[in-house]
Amino acid sequence: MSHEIPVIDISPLRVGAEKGCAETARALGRASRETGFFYISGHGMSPSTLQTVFDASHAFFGQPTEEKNRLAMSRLGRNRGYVGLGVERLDTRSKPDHKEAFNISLDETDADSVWPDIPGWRDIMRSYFSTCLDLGAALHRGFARDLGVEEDFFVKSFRNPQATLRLLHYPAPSTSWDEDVPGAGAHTDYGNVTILAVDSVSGLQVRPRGQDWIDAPLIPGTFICNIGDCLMRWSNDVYVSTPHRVLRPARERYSVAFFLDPDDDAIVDPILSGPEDHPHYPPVTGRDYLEERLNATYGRAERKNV
Ligand SMILES: O=C(O)CCC(=O)C(=O)O
Ligand SMILES: [Fe+2]
Repeated sequence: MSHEIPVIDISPLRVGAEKGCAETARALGRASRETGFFYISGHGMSPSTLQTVFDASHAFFGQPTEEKNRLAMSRLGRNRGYVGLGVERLDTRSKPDHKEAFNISLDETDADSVWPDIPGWRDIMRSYFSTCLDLGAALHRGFARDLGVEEDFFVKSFRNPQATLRLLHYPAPSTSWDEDVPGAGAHTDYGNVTILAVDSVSGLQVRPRGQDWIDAPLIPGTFICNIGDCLMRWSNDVYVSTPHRVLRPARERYSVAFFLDPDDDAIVDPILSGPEDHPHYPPVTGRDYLEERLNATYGRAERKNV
């Protein structure tokens, strides 16, 4: 069913080729309105660079639990650090997720103590993080064009974005992993856009509006991207943030998700499509919006189910 989720070459948006940009923006807009998911090619990242990121992820998760817990999210503070197996429950109606994760946010003031003690690790992740920021900026130039605002409309709201790079590890299936325990329960993402890299094991499923779950198979050389709730709100529900999940995978699985959310003080005020349109939501700051969603995920309030 890969035809449900299109592959879009985003190179024109990265290099600013005028003619290609218009076409690419239209393709991005179509996918963002229909399924809210699309694959991107032409992203400029070499397979060997991506492999370095996965190798570093293997090195982190391969450490003893005690070492991983040294950097536990509960110690490092909100939304960064290690989250162990079964701690998170993305779908509150199902069992906790059978995955472990490590969240990274890029903060120049970070002390050494928030990074794993693995040679080269920090530089690999920082470099990948900044490549993802550039890709996110290119995607936003396309969204802006498609939504009928200036191409640089989003720039002022992404000067210091609340972005998170999240390494994920789903252990090998075993007899102790019951089938009704998800890898990642059904959920929607909170931010504007997510850029996902998956190693060699598929497993992501997507539920487009009014349809049943479909597989999002791996397409070598691409990233899987999806619209999050914040951009759905910002686009006044023109774009769709689509539920997705990871079931128990066939084999051990690694993925790396980059979540791009606007600046703390960005004003997320719905973009109207014309004089007749009316906003579905009041304006909210990026900080208030993300905080509300994270509080819900980590049990500080009830989160929205899908
Ligand atoms: O690991 C995956 O393929 C998806 C993970 C995901 O959807 C998430 O962390 O929000
Ligand atoms: Fe997700």
